[in-house]
Amino acid sequence: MTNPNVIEIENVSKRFIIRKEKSLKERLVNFGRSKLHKEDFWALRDVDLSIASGSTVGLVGPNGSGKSTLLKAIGGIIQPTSGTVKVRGRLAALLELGAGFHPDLTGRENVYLNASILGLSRQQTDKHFDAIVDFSGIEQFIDTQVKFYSSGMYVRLAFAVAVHVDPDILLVDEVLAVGDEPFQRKCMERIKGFQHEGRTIVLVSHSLDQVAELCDRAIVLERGLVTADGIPQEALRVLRADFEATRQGEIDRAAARSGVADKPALQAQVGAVALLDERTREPIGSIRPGDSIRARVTVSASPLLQDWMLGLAIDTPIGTTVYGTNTQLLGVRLPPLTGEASFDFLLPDLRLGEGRYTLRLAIEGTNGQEIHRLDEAAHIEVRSDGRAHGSIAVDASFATV
Ligand SMILES: Nc1ncnc2c1ncn2[C@@H]1O[C@H](COP(=O)(O)OP(=O)(O)OP(=O)(O)O)[C@@H](O)[C@H]1O
Repeated sequence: MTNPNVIEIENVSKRFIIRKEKSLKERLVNFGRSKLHKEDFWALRDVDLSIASGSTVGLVGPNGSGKSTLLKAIGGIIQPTSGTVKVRGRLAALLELGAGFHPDLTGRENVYLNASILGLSRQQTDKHFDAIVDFSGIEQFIDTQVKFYSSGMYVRLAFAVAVHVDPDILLVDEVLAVGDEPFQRKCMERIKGFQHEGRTIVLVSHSLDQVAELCDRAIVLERGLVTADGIPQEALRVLRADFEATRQGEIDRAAARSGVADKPALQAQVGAVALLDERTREPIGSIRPGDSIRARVTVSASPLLQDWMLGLAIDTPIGTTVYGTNTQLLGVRLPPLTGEASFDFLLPDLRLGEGRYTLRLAIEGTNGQEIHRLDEAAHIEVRSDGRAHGSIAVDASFATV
């Protein structure tokens, strides 16, 4: 049976009005009536989502893509321009820095104020007060006005309140990142505790590894639109590919500006990549940890490719590189190439853990400039005996001392 939805977002769009300085020409045409002109900006466009009770959802995307706006719409801090947001259950939110705190009140007074906004009576807050202060670790400053708090102290107290009000739904924006490392770890443990208790968590994060580790679903927002939604591995793959396209676009634009773009179109390409058994030279399906394989790479070049190297990387499904090398690092100087040729990377004793890995290949100049890259050149499926997990395979055993 699937869990009921506790958050329903239907067709939500959010428009902000941005005021921009007019150019001198515009001001002259308008007889200087106003220095500003207004422009509509859609921070969210037709977002349709349902979030099931007990799920942990990561909202990811580039800067300015609408993540915080969506979280604020769920938290009821902002109203959508069109569409509806329905939330069932008690909601605690850690949104922007200082939100929900009054700067002139002390930490103690803010705990009571904040908890009452989140639906706790004075007696209930009394009961949790010591635990809140204890969790925050800022006991020494609890009777200081919060306007004198550092951003980390703010977040410590706000998170402590949020997790002690018994919420069904917890919304967490990137603000946690301003806490120091031990506090962030403590927050993560608490969030994991919430997960086990079946509470619903929606978090905004730029740490894709954290989303992959913590969340059972990732939603990618780009320019206010949902561009991917699913299990983190797949959604994050879409996001990383887009980041890569943006990066490449920036490189191309920079090259165009500096005139380097006048070079001939793609001079060389990585073509087919085949994974072969080291001994039999037959194509392989899956391997076991410690097997030896050959990655046979076909490169074509026209007119002439010289001073070049070939690179290979093995990535996990979320794009973390577990191994990478290139011919230069291996001490091999590749000969000039015209036409097509194949090369083998020999990968003996490949001690990868169970899972599906992606092979990435690139042709680069010996000066490091990328000429062509194939991101999903091939996949390596590793099946282990199930005695461990993780990306490396270790022949571990156990002994009592
Ligand atoms: N109150 C506002 N008035 C005008 N524009 C706003 C307002 N709040 C947000 N925006 C704009 O909406 C867009 C989305 O902002 P939002 O904070 O949701 O992005 P984000 O994905 O959380 O970004 P980041 O990763 O940088 O935190 C941005 O272009 C931002 O400038």
